[in-house]
Amino acid sequence: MSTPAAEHAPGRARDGSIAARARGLTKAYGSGETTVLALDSVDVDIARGRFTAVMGPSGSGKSTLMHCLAGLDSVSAGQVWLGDTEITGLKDRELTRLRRDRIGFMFQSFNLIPTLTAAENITLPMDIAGRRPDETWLDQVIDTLGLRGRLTHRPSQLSGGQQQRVACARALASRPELIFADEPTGNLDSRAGLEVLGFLRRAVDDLGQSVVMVTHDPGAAAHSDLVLFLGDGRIVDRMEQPTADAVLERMKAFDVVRGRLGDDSTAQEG
Ligand SMILES: Nc1ncnc2c1ncn2[C@@H]1O[C@H](COP(=O)(O)OP(=O)(O)OP(=O)(O)O)[C@@H](O)[C@H]1O
Repeated sequence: MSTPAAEHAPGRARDGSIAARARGLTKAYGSGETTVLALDSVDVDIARGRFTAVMGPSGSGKSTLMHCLAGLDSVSAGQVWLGDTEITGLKDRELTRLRRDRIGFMFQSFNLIPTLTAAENITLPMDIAGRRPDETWLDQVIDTLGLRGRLTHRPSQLSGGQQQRVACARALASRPELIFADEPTGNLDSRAGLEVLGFLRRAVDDLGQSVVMVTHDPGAAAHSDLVLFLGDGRIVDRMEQPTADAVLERMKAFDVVRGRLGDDSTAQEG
C-alpha cells in the first residue's frame, strides 16, 4: 500500500510520531485588566494514529487549544507544529493552504450545504481546492461510514446522525494528517452520537487517521485512546485507555477542587 495513512499501523503511533505539537502555547484575549488567559503555556504532543480527547470545565480553554493547534486562531506566545511544520509565524495564505491540505474539521453544526448532495458535500473542500479525490480512499471512507446508499440525498433528506457522518466523511475525504472534532456529538441523540463516535474510532483503527476531539461527555471520551484534561488554560491531567466511569470520577474530583478554590478566593476577597 502506498498511501500515507496506510504507512503507519492503524490505531497507534507506530514510532511515537507526532501529528501536532505545542510548546509554551499561550493565548490571551483582550488587554489590560480585562485580559483573559485562555491558554497558559501549554506543552502538548498529539500522537499520530491515535484518538485524543480533550476535556475540562466550561471556559478551561478546550476550544482555544483546538483552534490554536489547527491554526484557526493566532497565539500570544509559544510555538505550534503540525507534523514537522511550525505553523506559528506562517503567513495567512500559507496557513490557509496548510489547513486545507492537511487538516479536517468537524464541528457541532455540520456546515453542510443544503443544495448539494451528500457526495457533493463530501468532496466540496477538494473541489474548491482544485484537487481530485483519491477514488479508492473515498470509496473506503464512504463504505466505512455506511454512506453508500445516501450519496444522492440532500442534507434535509438525511437524519442528524447521517448528516454528521457526511461531515465526518468530508473531514476524512482529503486524507488529512489530523482531524479536529469540536463536540461532534453535541447535537445528536445518544444513538446517533454513538454511531459517530464509532466512526471516528474506525477512522483511527481502520483508516489510520489521527483525531483530536473536544467533548464534555465522559461516554464520548471513553471512545478515545487518551484524554487530556484542561483546567484554567493548563493541561492538568491525562488518562490512557479511559472508561466513562473513570473520566466521570476525574471530572468530579476536578469540580470539588474548583469548588474549594472558589470558596477560598471568596473568603479571601471578603
Ligand atoms: N474571542 C474571545 N474573546 C475573549 N475571550 C474569549 C474568547 N474566546 C474565548 N475566550 C475566553 O477564553 C477562555 C477559554 O475559552 P474556550 O472557549 O477555549 O473554553 P472551552 O473550554 O472550550 O469552553 P466551553 O466548554 O464552554 O466551550 C474563557 O474564559 C473564554 O471566556
